[in-house]
Amino acid sequence: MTDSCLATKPTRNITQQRQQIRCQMRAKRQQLSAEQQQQAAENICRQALALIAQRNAKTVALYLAFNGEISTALLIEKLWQAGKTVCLPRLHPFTAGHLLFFRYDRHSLLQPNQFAIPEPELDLTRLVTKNELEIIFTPLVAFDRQGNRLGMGGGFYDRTLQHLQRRNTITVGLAHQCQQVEQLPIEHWDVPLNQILVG
Ligand SMILES: Nc1nc2c(c(=O)[nH]1)N(C=O)[C@@H](CNc1ccc(C(=O)N[C@@H](CCC(=O)O)C(=O)O)cc1)CN2
Ligand SMILES: Nc1ncnc2c1ncn2[C@@H]1O[C@H](COP(=O)(O)OP(=O)(O)OP(=O)(O)O)[C@@H](O)[C@H]1O
Repeated sequence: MTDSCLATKPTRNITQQRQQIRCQMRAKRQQLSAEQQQQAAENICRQALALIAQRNAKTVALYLAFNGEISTALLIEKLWQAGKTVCLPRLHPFTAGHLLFFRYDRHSLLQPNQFAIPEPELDLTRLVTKNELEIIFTPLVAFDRQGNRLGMGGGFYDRTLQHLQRRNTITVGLAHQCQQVEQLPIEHWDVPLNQILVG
């Protein structure tokens, strides 16, 4: 924990509690060594490939890591080699707080978004609808054993997952072990993940 995450008052509301967990967990994962990050990425790659094979999934959404998130670079490379369709999120150009997913291959051009995360170009010929995604792998800041997920605070994945609850897409968080908490303070819009892979 960093001192800057310490609360000044003993009782805090849910929003403040969530903000404090975000702050602590972001600090924790950024302190992981290069070796720990590498090991986590390899562990996640192995588990994710097994899950994709088990589900016989062809089209999956991933993310490009930033801020100490588990790297997906190795996994993406393996999926390309296996002929899978890999998609990445892009912030919606008009509808604030929403994501669009685009096919991502070796030749795709990426451009940094407002958070400096590289994202695919707005090329509608490469747009993949949420219903076409068989597995959505999400980044997260913290998780608990019930599958609750806390993200960066933009509500982007909550809005994405909201419409998938009655569909076949499975939602899988990718996390470092140090991101687990006993129980997350949840809000009514939070959508629990189907599964969380821990690296
Ligand atoms: N790798 C990755 N890609 C992703 C996400 C993610 O969590 N990880 N997102 C998941 O939703 C979306 C981006 N959401 C984000 C939300 C907030 C911040 C962030 O850095 N917020 C700053 C404030 C920055 C500002 O306001 O300009 C902060 O909290 O300090 C970054 C990404 C889409 N792509
Ligand atoms: N399904 C939704 N519809 C409308 N607003 C939503 C929805 N989900 C979340 N929000 C809004 O988004 C904001 C951020 O939500 P939250 O703190 O849960 O984000 P997060 O899960 O940490 O971020 P992310 O999903 O981007 O990683 C909240 O103010 C919330 O009201």
